[in-house]
Amino acid sequence: MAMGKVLISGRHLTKVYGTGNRKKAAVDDVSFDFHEGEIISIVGESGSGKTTLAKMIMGLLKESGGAIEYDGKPRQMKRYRERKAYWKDIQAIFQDPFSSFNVFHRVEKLLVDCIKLQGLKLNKDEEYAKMKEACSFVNLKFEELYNKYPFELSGGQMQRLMIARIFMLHPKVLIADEPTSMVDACSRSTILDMLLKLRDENRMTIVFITHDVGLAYYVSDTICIMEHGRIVEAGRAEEVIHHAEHPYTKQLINDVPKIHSPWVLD
Ligand SMILES: Nc1ncnc2c1ncn2[C@@H]1O[C@H](COP(=O)(O)OP(=O)(O)OP(=O)(O)O)[C@@H](O)[C@H]1O
Repeated sequence: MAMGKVLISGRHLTKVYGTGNRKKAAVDDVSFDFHEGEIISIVGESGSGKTTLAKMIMGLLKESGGAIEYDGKPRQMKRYRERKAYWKDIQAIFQDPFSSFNVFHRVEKLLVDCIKLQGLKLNKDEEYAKMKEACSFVNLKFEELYNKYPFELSGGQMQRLMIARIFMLHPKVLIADEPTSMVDACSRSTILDMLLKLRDENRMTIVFITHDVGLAYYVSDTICIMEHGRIVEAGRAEEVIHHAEHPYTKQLINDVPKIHSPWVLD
């Protein structure tokens, strides 16, 4: 898949938590260029700084140092109007889909809210058609979800519903923070395939955050390996996996012994 222009870039991004001798750089001098229609995986162990970096890109955490450019211009987040415009273009899905939804709202309200967020004025039939289309994008039957509350759905259905919302909202950038952590292996590959579809059909830029280098290899164009707040290795997924240079990358790959070879059952 051909990538487009650089959409979002970070230069020397740093985030320091705490003060005095409890100061700790959770993200330490990180730079990147993410392109239109590119899936980038940020891979690292727990505590390596992935979520902190994601939150800075989202604009939910203020960077201690460095800068972010969006669409060729310095990102502006001071005014409400600027934040609103940025968050129209950049959306996130998180590990626990149940924490992202209002449990007192039925599924159709969650989807209608996406239509409202886009400022579309649709009649009931058009709304219904749009919700149906979004559900079928993620292989869900809207009729089966209608009138249901989030707690009546399985973890896998909820994860897919989150992706249906992304399909409706059409952001330019999606930050997916461990979006498959709550589902079984089968639903996991379905969700990864949906991310690939969002990239291919909508030219979305997707930042996929994971501790699993195998998943990253499956889904990414580009892999960035993070250790102790720094990107220690980055490049085309093939290159990083098959010609890893940094010892930490090699260690992560060795923890997935079957990544290079076909599975053989004893
Ligand atoms: N609000 C905070 N205050 C202080 N320290 C924090 C805060 N949030 C994160 N940290 C620390 O920053 C470091 C990076 O955390 P972060 O959540 O970004 O890592 P991560 O790679 O996303 O981990 P995980 O995979 O477990 O989510 C960790 O050492 C963490 O303890």
